[in-house]
Amino acid sequence: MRGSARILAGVPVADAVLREAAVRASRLPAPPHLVMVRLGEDPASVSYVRGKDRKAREVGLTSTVYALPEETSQAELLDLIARLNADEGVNGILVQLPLPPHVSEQAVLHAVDPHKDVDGFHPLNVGELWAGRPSLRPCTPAGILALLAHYGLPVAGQRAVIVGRSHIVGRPLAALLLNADATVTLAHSRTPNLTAVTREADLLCVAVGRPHLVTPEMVRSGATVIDVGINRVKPELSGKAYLTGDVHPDVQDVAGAMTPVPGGVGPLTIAQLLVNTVHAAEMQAAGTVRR
Ligand SMILES: Nc1nc2c(c(=O)[nH]1)N[C@@H](CN(C=O)c1ccc(C(=O)N[C@@H](CCC(=O)O)C(=O)O)cc1)CN2
Repeated sequence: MRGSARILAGVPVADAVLREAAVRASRLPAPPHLVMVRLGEDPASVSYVRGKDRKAREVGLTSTVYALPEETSQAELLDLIARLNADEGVNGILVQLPLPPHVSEQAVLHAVDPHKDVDGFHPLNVGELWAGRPSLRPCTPAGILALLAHYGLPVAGQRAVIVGRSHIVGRPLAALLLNADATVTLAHSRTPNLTAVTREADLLCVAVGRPHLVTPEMVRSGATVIDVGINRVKPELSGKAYLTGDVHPDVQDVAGAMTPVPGGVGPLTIAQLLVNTVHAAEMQAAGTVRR
């Protein structure tokens, strides 16, 4: 058997998070209603939205998916979002990313009512997050915090290094870890001597989208390693495509704990989305936000 790292499996954590979401949803006057919009037929997006829809129904939410043609114009999409914002029967809105190039991601994400923004991507929620105030939090970073808490891994006082500065993972994860009292470094493709930086980490989170970017010599012995990469690799000559992370499997020989790919952070992304939807519905039912 390879390595000595403790394997941080995501599925049991996601199941626990989903059970709690189901209990909270059942206490509301009506099942929270999540609406997801996707454009085009990108196979990964189709599969992620299908997974979110299935899990939403399993935990007792109402879920509606708008699967729109890739050619849908930005104006048509903004018009749909405006209608969903105004619909009191809709608690959460998610637009699956990436969007086709003719649609501005910024225009679309800014159009979602921040109180229904279950992805936590609206600038108001981003600002609240960086200010350390309560907000709807991006799903993958919030899922990582849930995973660390579940396994009793410390965050406060830890030296955390994040590799990757995306708006979906790296940046919001930096804010969440900072809010949880970690000392945070956000590294990226222009960081000189990346190895020297990653070796500083007690907690190393990698979200770049490059298979096996992080190798054993880049990791301090005993560090906790969170692999957010989901890379579909097709062997050149033959064989089936498979999923692999941004972290080389040999890192298990060095790390103290490590998430697998698949079955690590991914399932938490979906679970956290449903928690956010329940949370949005709770706030709306309590009248703490305008409808
Ligand atoms: N609007 C959003 N778009 C995207 C987000 C997001 O949070 N909001 N994140 C990613 C994709 N994503 C969710 O949408 C996502 C990624 C991975 C998984 C997951 O469960 N992965 C599994 C492997 C699944 C597979 O076989 O491909 C795992 O890691 O075990 C769920 C959701 C980009 N877009």
